[in-house]
Amino acid sequence: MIKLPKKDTKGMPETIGSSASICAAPDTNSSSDFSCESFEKPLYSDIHFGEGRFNMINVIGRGGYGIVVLAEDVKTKKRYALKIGKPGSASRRELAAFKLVNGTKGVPVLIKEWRELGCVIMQMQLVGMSLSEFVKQKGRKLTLDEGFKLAPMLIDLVEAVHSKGIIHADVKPTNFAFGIGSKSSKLYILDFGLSVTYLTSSGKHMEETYREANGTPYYMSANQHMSLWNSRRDDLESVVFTLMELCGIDRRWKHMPYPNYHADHMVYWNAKLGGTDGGTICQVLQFNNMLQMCRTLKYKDKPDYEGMKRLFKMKFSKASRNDIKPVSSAAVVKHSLNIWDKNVIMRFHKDRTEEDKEMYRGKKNKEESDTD
Ligand SMILES: Nc1ncnc2c1ncn2[C@@H]1O[C@H](COP(=O)(O)OP(=O)(O)OP(=O)(O)O)[C@@H](O)[C@H]1O
Repeated sequence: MIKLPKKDTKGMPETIGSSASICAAPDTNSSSDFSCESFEKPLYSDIHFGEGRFNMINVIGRGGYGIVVLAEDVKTKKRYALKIGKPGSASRRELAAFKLVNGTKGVPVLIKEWRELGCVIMQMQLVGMSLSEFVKQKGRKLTLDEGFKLAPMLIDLVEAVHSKGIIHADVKPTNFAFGIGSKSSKLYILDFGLSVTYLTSSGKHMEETYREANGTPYYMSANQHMSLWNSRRDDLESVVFTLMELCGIDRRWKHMPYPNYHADHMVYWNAKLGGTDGGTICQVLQFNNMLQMCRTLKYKDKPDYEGMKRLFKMKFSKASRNDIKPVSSAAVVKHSLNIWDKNVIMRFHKDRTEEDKEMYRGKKNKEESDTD
């Protein structure tokens, strides 16, 4: 199954695959045609967000697995991001991955997590503008010099995640974001919703195995289209595709239809290998070299992160010494969707699974019988 709840971010690629997985097979139970009409009262009113500890300010992100809201602690007035994951195993697995990488440099701090009505709520350090929003704000794609400055930062972040035994598995421009305030030139890596481990319980590298094609098609490595369980090389291949997108370098699969079936993935796979004409993927030497470095790696090989970063060490021309950082540190306000209203939560709950519905009903019945 390669179906997803649709995102309403027009023109943005969608994540495919049904769930995150830390070590188990992907979940196939994450979407349903459940309608909120069957609830006796709208569920948004049931979520208390930490028993009133927070004031909700805005929805700042919406993805396949839930919504992210900007919230203010009523006592301290500090602002946080609360990720509210749809009930189900995907959110639990995301949380498990997040806990493993928590405290790693470049990962927003996970402050607290709790559950309400089966939803996993994660209170995180607030970050700002994502790389794709950054490019939009500039009004142009990055220059190659800018891309080369950014590359080592992305490689460092991916390496930091790998150092915790985790493959990110969904590396793309929207999953990197700048910090806010004094941290506005610092880059963070977000969203462990599809993350998997590459280590066994004894700390050894897993053997090569297969899983459902998982990730965001434009940025997936060629191997991911072949349903090979991700390893470190795949995240780095996605870094190359991320950089190509940010620098406006055309990719031959950019206009291909969204892949739904194995055969579609084969078409992507072929394009990502260079196509039948044997053409190179990218004319920019540095990006092409990094791609080749990824592709010469065997499944279990540790990537040469330093060697990859060295590809981008070069003198930058004075004219393009624009810092790789947002012009406004109030970025987070800019990227708010400004749609924090009951409809957002209603839509969110529409996606609840039959299992969740049952769980909710069970809980309600129990509460009712307790009060009898
Ligand atoms: N800590 C944070 N601070 C500020 N904004 C955040 C934070 N975490 C996530 N976001 C915003 O919310 C968006 C969605 O978050 P995230 O990618 O974690 O959700 P998702 O449901 O897994 O999304 P997708 O389906 O796109 O993978 C991000 O693109 C980002 O804009």
